[in-house]
Amino acid sequence: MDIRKVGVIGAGQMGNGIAHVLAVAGYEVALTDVSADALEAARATIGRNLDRQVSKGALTEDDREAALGRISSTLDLADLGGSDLVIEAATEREDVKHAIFAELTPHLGPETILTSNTSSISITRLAARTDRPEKFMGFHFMNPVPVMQLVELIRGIATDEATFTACSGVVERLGKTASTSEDFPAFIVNRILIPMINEAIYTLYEGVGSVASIDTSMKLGANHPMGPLELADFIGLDTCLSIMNVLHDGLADTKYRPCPLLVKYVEAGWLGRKSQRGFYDYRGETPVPTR
Ligand SMILES: CC(=O)CC(=O)SCCNC(=O)CCNC(=O)[C@H](O)C(C)(C)COP(=O)(O)OP(=O)(O)OC[C@H]1O[C@@H](n2cnc3c(N)ncnc32)[C@H](O)[C@@H]1OP(=O)(O)O
Ligand SMILES: NC(=O)C1=CN([C@@H]2O[C@H](COP(=O)(O)OP(=O)(O)OC[C@H]3O[C@@H](n4cnc5c(N)ncnc54)[C@H](OP(=O)(O)O)[C@@H]3O)[C@@H](O)[C@H]2O)C=CC1
Repeated sequence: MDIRKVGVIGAGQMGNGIAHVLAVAGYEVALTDVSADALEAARATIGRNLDRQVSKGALTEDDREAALGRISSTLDLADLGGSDLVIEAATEREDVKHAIFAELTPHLGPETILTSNTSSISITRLAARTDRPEKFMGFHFMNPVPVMQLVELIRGIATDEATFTACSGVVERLGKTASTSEDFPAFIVNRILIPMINEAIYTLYEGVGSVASIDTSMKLGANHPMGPLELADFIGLDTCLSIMNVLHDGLADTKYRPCPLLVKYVEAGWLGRKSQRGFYDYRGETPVPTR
């Protein structure tokens, strides 16, 4: 299938990155969100990240303008009706995703491929509630999207080969590398990464180390580019908690129980960088540990 127009749902940190890389690769992108402010902020972020690429010589000023020109913004899901492919990147809540697909699918042509950027939720379960389980799959980008090389591709039980081939072709055109995961909770990257982050939060909760000592230990002792608590703030603590809950519910093993301290931060609304506070406070010039 020839994919030219792509709809992206959710203009948060993942949605704006996905729109960015698609537009640079020449796709026409319609970006949608429930909030006009989120759409405006996404456009500004995309502009800034394109500027970075221009200043590094990775893109020309003309490429930047052309990419921005390929991205339209809308508050109306119906405007995604002409898409060949839709990538849903809204909040990591299953009820939100089901509601989006229920509202969207009546506007789509029968051939449109529907995908989710979910970090953890069952692709088979999401697909089963749509009118096109065979044309549905997981299309999981990593954060920050313009920088990270990997895309996980996840087939649901009903996904057909044409859908998988079309999505693999998009990954290739983006210049990224696909890995294939079976449809089990949190797939591959997050099955390994998020329990490691949760363990770092337990290490903090039990007083084994401070925020600074845990992050320094993993950066300098294991050569991770970010410490696990810095990375948790970067991903979003709400998203980390949702993923742990999916692992805990889906695999029924106490080793996946979310750390109570993670729950407390989310209940406080301290969601990490996106809310200016998490394991670090980002409101000043430099991030300050909150414990
Ligand atoms: C939760 C899920 O479902 C799955 C996930 O995504 S889990 C999260 C996965 N992501 C990670 O683990 C990220 C770990 N962190 C890193 O790899 C690095 O810290 C980082 C790439 C984010 C930043 O790297 P850094 O060396 O500290 O910063 P910096 O030197 O400023 O940036 C490196 C490059 O990325 C670019 N960059 C950084 N952030 C960017 C962004 N948000 N958008 C676009 N470009 C960006 C920079 O311009 C720079 O480009 P060049 O190499 O061309 O110079
Ligand atoms: N953060 C990460 O590192 C990664 C996240 N993901 C996945 O990507 C998805 C998005 O995550 P992320 O970008 O971090 O989250 P964000 O919180 O940054 O963005 C989510 C966006 O979706 C919007 N939204 C909520 N409900 C709807 C709706 N019904 N229709 C359209 N938009 C809606 C939110 O609006 P509002 O704020 O107004 O609610 C917000 O702008 C999740 O499924 C997450 O698991 C995948 C890879 C990495």
